[in-house]
Amino acid sequence: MSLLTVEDLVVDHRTPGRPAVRAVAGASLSVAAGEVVGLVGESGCGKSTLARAVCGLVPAGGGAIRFEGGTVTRLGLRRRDKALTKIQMVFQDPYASLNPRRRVGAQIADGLEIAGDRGTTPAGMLERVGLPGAMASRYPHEFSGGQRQRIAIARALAARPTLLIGDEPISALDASAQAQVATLMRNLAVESGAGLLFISHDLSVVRLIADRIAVMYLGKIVETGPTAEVWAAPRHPYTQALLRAVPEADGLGRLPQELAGDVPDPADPPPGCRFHPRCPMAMDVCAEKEPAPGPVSCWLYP
Ligand SMILES: Nc1ncnc2c1ncn2[C@@H]1O[C@H](COP(=O)(O)OP(=O)(O)OP(=O)(O)O)[C@@H](O)[C@H]1O
Repeated sequence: MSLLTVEDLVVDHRTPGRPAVRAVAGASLSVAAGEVVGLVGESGCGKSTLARAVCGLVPAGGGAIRFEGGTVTRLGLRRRDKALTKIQMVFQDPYASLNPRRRVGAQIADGLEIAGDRGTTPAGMLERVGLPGAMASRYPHEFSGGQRQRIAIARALAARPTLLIGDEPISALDASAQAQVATLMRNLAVESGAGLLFISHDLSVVRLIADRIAVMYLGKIVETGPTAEVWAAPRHPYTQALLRAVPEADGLGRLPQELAGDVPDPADPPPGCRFHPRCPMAMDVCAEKEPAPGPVSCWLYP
């Protein structure tokens, strides 16, 4: 059964004096318990906004977010806040999410308190993420970026979430720490039976840890499928282009091809298929009508 279902979600960012930016424009996605879904796409495609809406940090302007059988978007504030402690997020910048003035053990203890967990200690949680328990008395600045991200993961997991969301949790880390932290997140989420929505623009890491991939372009999910299938035979031209940009995706030493052009302004999206101005396979219909949503949302597969 699905743990999280996002249906036709719309999220607008409003800034006074400017046109609204529709960052999420009718996106659908699901995550099952114990499943790892990798959400990929270029910068500015709306991945963070989707994640923030799931956590209740930005309001949904349309569509529905269902979590553990309830519709989060329709709950009253208090019930929603309670439901949302079951969703924990790990952000890109661990500096921003950890309080620099509090010992890391105390911050992990906050998570344990949310879960009412008296049997686990902050030191025990640190050990689960591969750090010595004695480090609980230290402050965030005494750790490296990778270690801080492990602490953020420990704090998130301490709250016993059923859904863990990583919003670019590895982009600020050294290449050597990236795969380690991603794998750790995957293993701990799956061990505890939680679902993991892992947002990244690094497809090679997503390939390592995700059961399923969802590809987002300009506010919409354009392709979803099991990771191995999407990797071996990407169908949407956007997915194909993203994969061509991954170094040696085919193992043949081919040089990565950078994706040409930029993501258009979501305040003024192109008509028809949003990818058509950059698509090497665009046909007349692509500029006129939007393709239907589905496992692959593209006029090449009507
Ligand atoms: N608070 C905001 N106010 C106005 N526009 C915003 C706001 N946050 C995001 N946007 C715009 O919404 C669009 C989607 O941004 P979002 O951060 O969700 O994308 P993303 O795919 O997560 O990209 P990145 O990887 O760079 O974070 C972008 O055009 C962005 O400029």
